[in-house]
Amino acid sequence: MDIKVDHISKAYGEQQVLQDLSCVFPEGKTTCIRGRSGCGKTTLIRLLLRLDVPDKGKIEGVGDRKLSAVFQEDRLCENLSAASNIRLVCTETITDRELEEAYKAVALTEIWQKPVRELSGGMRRRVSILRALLAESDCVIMDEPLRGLDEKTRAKTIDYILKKTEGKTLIFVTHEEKEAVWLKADRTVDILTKH
Ligand SMILES: Nc1ncnc2c1ncn2[C@@H]1O[C@H](COP(=O)(O)OP(=O)(O)OP(=O)(O)O)[C@@H](O)[C@H]1O
Repeated sequence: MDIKVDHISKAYGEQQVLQDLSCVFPEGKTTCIRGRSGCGKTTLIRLLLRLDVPDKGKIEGVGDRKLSAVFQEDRLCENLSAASNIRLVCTETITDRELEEAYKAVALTEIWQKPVRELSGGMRRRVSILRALLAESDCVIMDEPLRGLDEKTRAKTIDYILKKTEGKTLIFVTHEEKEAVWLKADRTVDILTKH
């Protein structure tokens, strides 16, 4: 089922962030959300994830789906290992071998037993990406997931994102034109502002 955003508006106090926005995220396709800093990309993501509600308009197609997400913050359990963080959200058992393959695919090595608080920022990013990709879901929503990663690691991680989201709906917020190209996005949603 496509996700349909129908004439939504959202304000925080006096500040109108989204105004009469309509767009479609087609089923099984990749859509990039772009726009200048502060234009409301994360606000839209929060509405899609139903963490907040629009003031006006409606969003269809998110109600009874399995969504997984990467937020701008890692939102990991600090004292647990990467494997434990990932296994916490997986309904099916993930073997050590499958986890090793996933780590390798995003160039994560030698992190096995460490609590994630001891990992670098870029490593933690990739753990949160793996968590969203390995969780059971039919729609993956990512808010600037590759921020802080070097170009080679970004390219490798995008390859794995594409592999793991094949046939799923992928919604990906990025500032980087290059990332949209690497993702071979089927469409883009540009959030425009008056400023
Ligand atoms: N909970 C909140 N309360 C008040 N204002 C908020 C809240 N969340 C976001 N805003 C404001 O809404 C505007 C849009 O924020 P949002 O995080 O959606 O932008 P963004 O496009 O994701 O920005 P960036 O690219 O910098 O991450 C900003 O001006 C922000 O200060």
